[in-house]
Amino acid sequence: MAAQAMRSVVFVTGNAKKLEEVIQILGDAFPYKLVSQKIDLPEYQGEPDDISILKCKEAAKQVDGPVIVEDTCLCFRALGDLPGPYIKWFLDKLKPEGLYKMLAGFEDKSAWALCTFAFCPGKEQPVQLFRGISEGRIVEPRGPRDFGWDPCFQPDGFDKTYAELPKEVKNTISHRYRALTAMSEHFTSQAHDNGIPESKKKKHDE
Ligand SMILES: O=c1nc[nH]c2c1ncn2[C@H]1C[C@H](O)[C@@H](COP(=O)(O)OP(=O)(O)OP(=O)(O)O)O1
Ligand SMILES: [Mg+2]
Repeated sequence: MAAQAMRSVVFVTGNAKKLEEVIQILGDAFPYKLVSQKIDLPEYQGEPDDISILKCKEAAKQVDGPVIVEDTCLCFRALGDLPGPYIKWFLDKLKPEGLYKMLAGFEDKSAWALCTFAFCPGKEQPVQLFRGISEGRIVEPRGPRDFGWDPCFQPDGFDKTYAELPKEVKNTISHRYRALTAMSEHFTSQAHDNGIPESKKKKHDE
């Protein structure tokens, strides 16, 4: 476990706010040392899983070592789950106000945020995915503007938008929190497994 704890993995992202949340959420609960590297990876098209796999493989190629990447989608039910992975461009051009207005002609304002973390141990290696979803709805923007579409996403069970909620609250209910929990649990149990001597493992199987 101690040796595992020293192993490092590079989190590749061009988004400082994402990195900030990942560090806050993970705390000490991750058995690898997280090192960040700012690279603007290509914005691939397609289904979320395929995008995350392509993104992670490209990061592993560029870093030439173990990497983690993350891709976030915001899906509007009334629009057949679009913008989905293309939310970055919609947000860029329309801002949170425009995202809200996109649903003006629809009664259904429900939306869900999907976060996919992808891990790849190195160049040409397979990619593992960990997903987290938060359900909510698209509202007229409220709250600080420091992170993306946070002002127009109100998670179910709350009367505040992600932007209005204290960071500590967002970081215990968010799509990113859920995906990171899945990834942490996976690596923590793997680290424990690896701590079991091979001889004991074999005995256990017999
Ligand atoms: O919790 C969030 N709350 C509000 N906005 C968010 C959140 N998470 C991502 N976002 C924004 C950033 C980007 O406009 C788009 C996702 O695109 P996405 O490609 O995943 O992010 P990015 O290009 O900024 O960073 P990266 O270099 O890791 O790909 O939604
Ligand atoms: Mg991106």
